[in-house]
Amino acid sequence: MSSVPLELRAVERRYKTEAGTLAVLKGAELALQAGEIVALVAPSGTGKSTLLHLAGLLERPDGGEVFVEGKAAGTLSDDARTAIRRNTIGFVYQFHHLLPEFSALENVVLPQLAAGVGRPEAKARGEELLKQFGLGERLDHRPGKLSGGEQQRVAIARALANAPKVLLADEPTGNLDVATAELVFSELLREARDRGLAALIATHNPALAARMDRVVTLKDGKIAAG
Ligand SMILES: Nc1ncnc2c1ncn2[C@@H]1O[C@H](COP(=O)(O)OP(=O)(O)OP(=O)(O)O)[C@@H](O)[C@H]1O
Repeated sequence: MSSVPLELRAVERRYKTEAGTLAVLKGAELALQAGEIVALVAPSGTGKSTLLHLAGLLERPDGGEVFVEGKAAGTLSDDARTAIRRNTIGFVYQFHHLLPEFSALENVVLPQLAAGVGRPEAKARGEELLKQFGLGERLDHRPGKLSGGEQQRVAIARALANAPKVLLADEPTGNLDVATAELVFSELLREARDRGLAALIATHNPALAARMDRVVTLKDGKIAAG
């Protein structure tokens, strides 16, 4: 039986603030099956980004455990976590986070090189992905020369470059106008579905959330049905 792509068990996260300790996550539980696209809709400040960062192994929880493809990540070294993140998880942020001094193509090639893919193969795959997103004529453009929608498409292509099993997105179209957001979101959804990814996508947009398979929210530091 294949393992669950992503699972959070009793995950806790606390931040130290000047006012004391802020408990943001207090036992969050979530399992994403392959091919399941889940919307995370919750008010600002409830911990959506925190949850996504923990799920993406960018940070470590203060309690509980994150499992990626059935493997507990908590006891792994930073290097081992980086390898999982690189090979298994794709991350899309609200602001593209592309490297400004590199072309669109290089931004999609670099994570593949880091994962050990040879340059010719990485380049071919990068071109194919960017063409899929309608950016075949924009391969050599730097991010600053691209529109907001184009930048986000490159960011999505980059997230998919290493053929992840899990896609995590934090307000991936939150920075775009309504029409562009709709287009880019549709492409993101199509790619996630075509690839059978397990996806967790934070959004403030109820119409976009309704197009996913299931909606969850954060209530008092725990995941609840949305
Ligand atoms: N590094 C940190 N240090 C201290 N407090 C933090 C830190 N990161 C987040 N917080 C606090 O934790 C809470 C949750 O933040 P988080 O960014 O996860 O919320 P969010 O639901 O993603 O919000 P938004 O929708 O506004 O992006 C907030 O009160 C925030 O101020």
